[in-house]
Amino acid sequence: MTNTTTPPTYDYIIIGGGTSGVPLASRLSVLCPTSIVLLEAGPDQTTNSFITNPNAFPGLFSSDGSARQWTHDHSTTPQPHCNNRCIPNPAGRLLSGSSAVNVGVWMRASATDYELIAERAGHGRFAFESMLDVFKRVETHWNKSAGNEDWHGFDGPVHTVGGRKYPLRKAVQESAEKLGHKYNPGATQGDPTGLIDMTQCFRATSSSTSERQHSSRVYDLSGVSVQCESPVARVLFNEDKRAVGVELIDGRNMFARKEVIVCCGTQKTPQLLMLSGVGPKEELEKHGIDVVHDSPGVGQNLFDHSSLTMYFALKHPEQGLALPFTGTMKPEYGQGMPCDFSLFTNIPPSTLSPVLEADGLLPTSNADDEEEDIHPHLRPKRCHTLVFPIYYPVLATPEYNPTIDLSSGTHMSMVSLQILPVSRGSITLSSSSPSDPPLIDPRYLSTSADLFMLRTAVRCALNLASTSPLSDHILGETPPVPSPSNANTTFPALDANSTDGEIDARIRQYKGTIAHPMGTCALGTVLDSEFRVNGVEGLRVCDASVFPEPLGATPSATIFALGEMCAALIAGERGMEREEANS
Ligand SMILES: Cc1cc2nc3c(=O)[nH]c(=O)nc-3n(C[C@H](O)[C@H](O)[C@H](O)COP(=O)(O)OP(=O)(O)OC[C@H]3O[C@@H](n4cnc5c(N)ncnc54)[C@H](O)[C@@H]3O)c2cc1C
Repeated sequence: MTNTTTPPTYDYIIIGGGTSGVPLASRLSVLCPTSIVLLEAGPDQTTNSFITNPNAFPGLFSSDGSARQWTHDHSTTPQPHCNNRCIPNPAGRLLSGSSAVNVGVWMRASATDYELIAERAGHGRFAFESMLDVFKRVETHWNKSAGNEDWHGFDGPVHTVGGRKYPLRKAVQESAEKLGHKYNPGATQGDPTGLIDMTQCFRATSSSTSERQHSSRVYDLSGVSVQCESPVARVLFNEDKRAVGVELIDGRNMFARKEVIVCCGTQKTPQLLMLSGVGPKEELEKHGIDVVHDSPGVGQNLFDHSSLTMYFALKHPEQGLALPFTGTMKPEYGQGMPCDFSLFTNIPPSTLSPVLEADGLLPTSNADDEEEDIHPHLRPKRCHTLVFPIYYPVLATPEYNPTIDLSSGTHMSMVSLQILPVSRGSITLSSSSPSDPPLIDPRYLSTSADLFMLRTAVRCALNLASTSPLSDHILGETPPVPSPSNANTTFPALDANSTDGEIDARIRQYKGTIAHPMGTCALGTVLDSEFRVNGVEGLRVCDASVFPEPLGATPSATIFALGEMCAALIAGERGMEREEANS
């Protein structure tokens, strides 16, 4: 008997129900009620307390973490500049995507970063002044101080928390100020340089608890057909290179009358595009994939924020200066990560230029050079490094050093980040099967400038820990102990007097990432300025892969905003279509 079932058809198919896909689907369903299906590879755990309770985070990624089932393992290929290590880089694999498993740090980058993205994308909508409206629409900000209404939203879906004051707050601030880092209360207004208040996208639910604001928890999906456990294998095109539907891994097909929008994240979006025939021709031919459109930029331009975490033993754990804050616990400490500040720094051009020059990244000096010839890293008000002083040994394991006690307040940590990488890597295919992971090669630290910037971030943390009054509370850094992968190497404790060689050795063996990969389907090359994939019809991309340039801040606040922006662009076109039809 012939199967006469007609495959389901929708106006819009959105692939990937993550940080960007959910706001996009939700906002589109409100702006132009229409038939929309949201296809998510992972399950729906929207109300699972492991996900909704931000304090369950350490359990998500512990070695026996029961929630590993909810993450994609995007470990890199061996990284030559990091002692050939394969560096873990997880991403959410469930409805809400990485917003369901992240740390929730909520920030904006410098206006210069958005200006560069706008230039590369070829449209002013990505400039800070234009993004500001979208940022405001997304959030309900915790800080209602006078004057903040110009800069923050107070009735958006994503609630934030902040303003907790921990016992070491004053010491961290005074030490940072002695080192020349000023407290910056206006950090979200386009220049984050300095010490800024920690804000997280959690909603206070009582005086001592909060709830994660992951995308499917806070956006209304009632107007969307949400289908979880539905990984997509490829986008289907007709002979006019128009995206007309998708094939799922389980063999089902679905069709789109208007558009297909891919929101699968930095690693999976370029893989899906390539499996569908859109990507570098040679790469597709290598795997026997029919070329729909030769798009050399797909999977290229991969960059990420590199991190090094150090743990500092406290002199007097009994004083309750770190989690569990014995004797000093205040109810609100239960509402978020134990951290008062993020510390953003700009490396001045006089220091950074020679390093970029050594990498051959600066144009040779010429008196006639126009301003645009300046390397983007040298533009004013960009921040190259970020440090989080956290009153808890975040992600420390017994293998790193068994003396780090997670439960009795013996240690705090400093997470140092290089947030404007110049190295660029790639995502390529390991095979033509959608079930095989892609090859992820960020080429971490493949420029001396990247190593220099990460070392500068590490020095910033070491200087902070070595400056009074914070140093009065610190015994010293607790270095890693030899492990099977570095059995013959001992790593001395680091401090402000450590040599570059000692810091670099630590970086090469322990540099990680806090999972902010971006850039592999960039606006301005792979995409036009309305997120449309160049060279084909009816296909857009909207997620962390669209950044043409690094964003010097944790990215999710911006990614939520991009989802909203993309929905408004699509809905605007629908409005124009209707006007044309009526005229
Ligand atoms: C552990 C961790 C901590 C982080 N901490 C922070 C932080 O504190 N602050 C911050 O700003 N950022 C943080 N980030 C980064 C931030 O969360 C991500 O940059 C952002 O969420 C990425 O959004 P996205 O929409 O690009 O992808 P995602 O949110 O990852 O969504 C992609 C979705 O697509 C789905 N998908 C993939 N392939 C397919 C397919 N073939 N078919 C169907 N569905 C598919 C995935 O399952 C996933 O749900 C963190 C990330 C992680 C992993």
